[in-house]
Amino acid sequence: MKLLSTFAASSHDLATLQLFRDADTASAAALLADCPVMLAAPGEVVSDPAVPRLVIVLRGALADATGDGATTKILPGESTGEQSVLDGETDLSGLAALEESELLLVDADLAWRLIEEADGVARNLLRLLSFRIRAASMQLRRRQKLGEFYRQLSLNDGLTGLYNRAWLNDVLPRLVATAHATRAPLSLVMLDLDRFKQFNDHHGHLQGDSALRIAAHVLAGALRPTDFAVRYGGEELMVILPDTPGPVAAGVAERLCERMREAIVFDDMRLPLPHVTASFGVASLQESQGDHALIAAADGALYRAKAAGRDRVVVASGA
Ligand SMILES: Nc1nc2c(ncn2[C@@H]2O[C@H](COP(=O)(O)OP(=O)(O)OP(=O)(O)O)[C@@H](O)[C@H]2O)c(=O)[nH]1
Repeated sequence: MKLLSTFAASSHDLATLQLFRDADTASAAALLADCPVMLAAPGEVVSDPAVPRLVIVLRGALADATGDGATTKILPGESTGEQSVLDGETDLSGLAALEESELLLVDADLAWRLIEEADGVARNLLRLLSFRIRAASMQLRRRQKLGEFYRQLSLNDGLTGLYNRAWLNDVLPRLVATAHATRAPLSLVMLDLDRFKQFNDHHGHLQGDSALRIAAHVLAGALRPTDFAVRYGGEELMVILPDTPGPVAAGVAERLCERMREAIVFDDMRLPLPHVTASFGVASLQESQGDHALIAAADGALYRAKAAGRDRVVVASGA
């Protein structure tokens, strides 16, 4: 940076600077008289990691890289470095001129004298910091929401909206561990749409997708808030029923089987297509059984439901 003049010798008006708005500008001007006004070239780094100080933009613009990829633009009349003055910590973040800029540099000691001696500067500083805290927490909230949105997205199946396999791999072992620890029952229902290849072949893959969405809708609409519906694979879905013993789970599966049979899939012309049915396998957690064995038991029961003619419920032995 190149020294242009002192503040007293420059033509800049103190009243146009945010920190001195409605403040005692006469006292402030006297204190700032010998402060250097520097000229920064475009792209030039203006932060000094060794010196806590205020940097006030008189002309041009600065970019303040916050370290997480975001950049704040500091325009004429605005300042930066207030926090480093207040807590004595130097600001290591990259502050650079976006264009040719004139800057007023105010050392920490002098900044403190301004705060103490020039009426109104302390109030302006508090306002500024409060605005920045508010903006920072708003940004944080926005990022948290975005993070939660992407987390949900990664755990849900895009076609049906049900939980996906990644969710299952994470949650089922924990549900099984809790059920064992609390000696509470836990049941699992596997279901698979019947002759779905034939349905796809006759009506097209898009109608097949609609049928899958309707099957998911049937599940979501028939379960308690504490139950979970998962898309396990292609046309294979799963329902997890915590605190539910085998005979109750069998009843739930019968109800789902009936609702699936009654659900109607519409084609593009809003004409109803043949009903899609599903086969169901029910298993409930046995002593010292793990999550894989529980899934295998429900899958085995589902296989038997298919072999017995489909559109029915089979309960695993012991459930
Ligand atoms: N439309 C659509 N079809 C899918 C999707 N995922 C899997 N499928 C289809 O589901 C069909 C499953 O066929 P199969 O495993 O032979 O079973 P099935 O025809 O349902 O016969 P059964 O299970 O024995 O009653 C395949 O044609 C897959 O392409 C999907 O996301 N959308």
